[in-house]
Order: sequence, then structure tokens, then C-alpha cells
Amino acid sequence: MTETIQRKINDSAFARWTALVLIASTMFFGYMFVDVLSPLKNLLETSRGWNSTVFGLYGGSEFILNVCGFLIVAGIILDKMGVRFTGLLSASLMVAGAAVKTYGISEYFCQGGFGFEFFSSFLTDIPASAKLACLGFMIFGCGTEMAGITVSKAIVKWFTGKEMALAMGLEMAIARLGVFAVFSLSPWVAELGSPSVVRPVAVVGVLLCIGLLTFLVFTVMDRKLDRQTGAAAAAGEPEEQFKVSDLRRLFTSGTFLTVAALCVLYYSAIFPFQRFATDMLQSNLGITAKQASDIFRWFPIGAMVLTPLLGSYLDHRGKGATMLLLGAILMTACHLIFALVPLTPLIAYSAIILLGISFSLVPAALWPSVPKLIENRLLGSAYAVIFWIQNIGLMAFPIIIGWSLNVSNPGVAEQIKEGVEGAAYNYTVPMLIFSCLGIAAFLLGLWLKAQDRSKGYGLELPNIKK
Ligand SMILES: NCCCC[C@H](N)C(=O)NCC(=O)O
Repeated sequence: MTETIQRKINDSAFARWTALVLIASTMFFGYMFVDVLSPLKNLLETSRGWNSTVFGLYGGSEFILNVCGFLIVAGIILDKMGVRFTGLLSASLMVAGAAVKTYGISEYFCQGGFGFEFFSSFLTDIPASAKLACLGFMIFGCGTEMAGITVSKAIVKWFTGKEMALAMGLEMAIARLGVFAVFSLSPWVAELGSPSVVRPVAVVGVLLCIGLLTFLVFTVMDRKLDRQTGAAAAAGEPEEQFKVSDLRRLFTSGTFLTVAALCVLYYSAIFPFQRFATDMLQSNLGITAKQASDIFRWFPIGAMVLTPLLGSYLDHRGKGATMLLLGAILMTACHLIFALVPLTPLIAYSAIILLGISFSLVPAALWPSVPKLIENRLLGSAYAVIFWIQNIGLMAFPIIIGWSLNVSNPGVAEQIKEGVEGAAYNYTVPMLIFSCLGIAAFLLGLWLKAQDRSKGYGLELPNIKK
């Protein structure tokens, strides 16, 4: 009997890296949209009346529907419907949410356009523009987080046994480039002509549609891969179906929950910080939003350059748990500098570089460690559960930070709104809160490393076996 081994599309390096570029482009534009308003906090305060508490609420709103259960549903949809359907659904949700948010902050809406009266009729402390922008951001957030777990699963599908951690690292690097792009572009586009918060949001909203199209192209390639692996399954490797009861397995795995807890602590001191970083630098250094954004934009670049290198190191050498620990230490150091050291541009750049290194160590090690703890058929749900737990922090911390900023700076919001010269926030309290998260992440990292040593999960081992 002759055995024919069919070469699959992902056995071609060109095809699998093309697939990666296509799905990473969706995330690139998604990450641009996430932070399009982050460098414009000051302009939102003066032109739309959003104080720090409102800005924090807006930052947290991205994750509200996910925390209310959407992400778990997203994981189940992903495991049941596969990466193509889920990816297209998530990219469409991003576009829809972006459209609502753009409308919410538009001149037309703010000057009494359709729905303005209704959105002005409740929670009257919060401007109607912020409420509608939050609604749009919630819908967008469902899409972007669903896309995040879909892309992780797609990479595992296309790269298992190959350069998986490198591919995950590169995907993240491309997403970080999106953050760099938006911190460079957003204040610049906002200042083209009369200052406007709507212009950058609308521009990046259009780019999101390109992200939807690139995912569409990926689905054509993925269908081909499925046809080929379907043949392999028929030849004797049937896939087990996902069951909702499997979620219990995830919620009762101590090590899996430790990774999830580390993830929420770490990322709560990264993404919420990213929302406030421009304003923090602007306040501490007494510079413009554009100048502050020009400093902060190098943070994702550090992460972008190092994440794939560290991903490759992890593939060949391992040391994942150690990388998590080191990342938590560097992040804590950066936040403590911003909290306690009188800032100069040089110190600010140095702290940002430290944070960039930290932000490559942790993601490069964290996400590829999940398949070591959880079997493949539960992977979509496993990423969804981790994201869900992480989203609780990402929702809560912008709100906590915005509130703490307001409370620790009585009267400053009013001065900024009135255009008082030299009015600026003192960021010591928010930065100390971020530092505490880093310390807690470090302690959990120690625990994880000890667990790995005693139970042998292989977190310190390379992904590619020689
Ligand atoms: N929407 C911005 C936050 C993305 C959070 C996402 N769940 C995540 O953790 N992505 C991985 C990363 O390192 O960016």
C-alpha cells in the first residue's frame, strides 16, 4: 500500500507568512482605532467638555460588553464556527462600532443632531457625546477583542510545529506599529485646519474597512487549508467537538488562572496607562500634546522590535516564565520613575524604553504559553477566558485612574476647561496605582515559576523540539 502525504498550504513559508500579514493588518488598523483619541485628552476637555473621569469612563467602555459576557460567547462562537466566520464577524463589529463613535463626537450630533436629546436626558454629568462615543467603543471593543482571540487561534492553526511564537510576536509587532502610527498621526491630523477630534477618528475609521478586506482575503486561504486538513482528518484524525461544560476545566485549572491573573495585572498597567500617557507627559513636562505624543510613540516601537526576537528566542531556547518576571520588574520600575522622579525629556525617554522592553518580554512569553497549559480544542475558549479576565482590569483601571486623577487634583479640570495658563494635572497618585499592579504581577510571576518547576508544565522549555 502506498501512503501519499499531502503538502498543505501552510507548509509553504510564503503562504503562511502571507496569511500572517493579512490577519495582522486587521489588528494593525484595529489597534490604531483603539488609541486614536488617547493623544487628544486635552482637546476633548476643551472642545467636548470631557473631564478626566469622563475620559476614564470612555477608556473603560471598550471592554464593558466583553466583561458582561460577550467575550465568553465570542470564545464559544470561535470554537464552534471557526476562525473565518468569527474573524469576519469581529472585523464587521469593529467597523460598526467605529461608525457610532465617529457620529457621537461629530459636530452634527453635538449640535443637537439625531439622538442628541435622548443621550442628553440621562446621566447628565456626562456629555451626550461621551455617552454615544462609549456605546460605539463598546461595540468596537467586542469586535477587537473577538478579533484578538481569533487571530491567536488562527496563528496556532497555521503555525503549530513551525515558528509559532515568532509568528505571534510578529503579529503583535505589527499591532504595536499601529499604536506608533496613531500616536504619530492622530495629533497631527487633529491639527490640520481648525483643531478637531472628529477628523482623526474618521480617517482611522476608514482604515478599519481596509482591515476588514484583508481578513476577507485571509478567509480564502484558510478555506483551502481546511479542505486539505479535512482530508487528513478523514484519514483517521477526527477533531473533538467543543462542549460548553469544558469551560469548567479552564476555571478549575490553578495554573491557567494564575496566568490569567498575571495577564490582568500586567496589562491593566499598560493599556490604561497608554490612554493617559500623553496627558501625563504633557502635564509633567509642560509640553504640547503633539510633543508628548512624539515621546510616547516610541514605547510601542521598542516592543515592536523586540517582541519577534524574543518570540524566536522562546521558540528555540525557552525561558518563558523568567521573561514574564523580568517584564513585570521593568514595568514597575518605569511607573515608579514617572511617579517619583522629577521628569526631564531624557528621563521620560529612558522610562519609555524600559516600558517598551517590558512590553515585549511579557506578551512574547505569555500568549505562546497558553497552548502548553491547555489542549488545542479548548484554545479558543482559553484565550477568550484570559481576555475576559484581562478585560475586567482594562475596563476598571481607566475608570479608577481617571477618577483618582480628578480627586487628587481638585479644581484642575475646571482650570483646563477655562484655558488657565499653566494648569496641569499631578500624576503621582495614578502612577503609584500602576506601580502597585506591577509589583503584584511580579509576585504572581514568582509563584508561576515555582509551579512550573514543581509540576513541569514546560513554560521554561523551547517550543520547537530539536
Ligand atoms: N484593545 C486594546 C487592548 C487589547 C487587549 C487584548 N486583549 C490583548 O491582550 N492583546 C494582546 C497584546 O499584547 O496586545
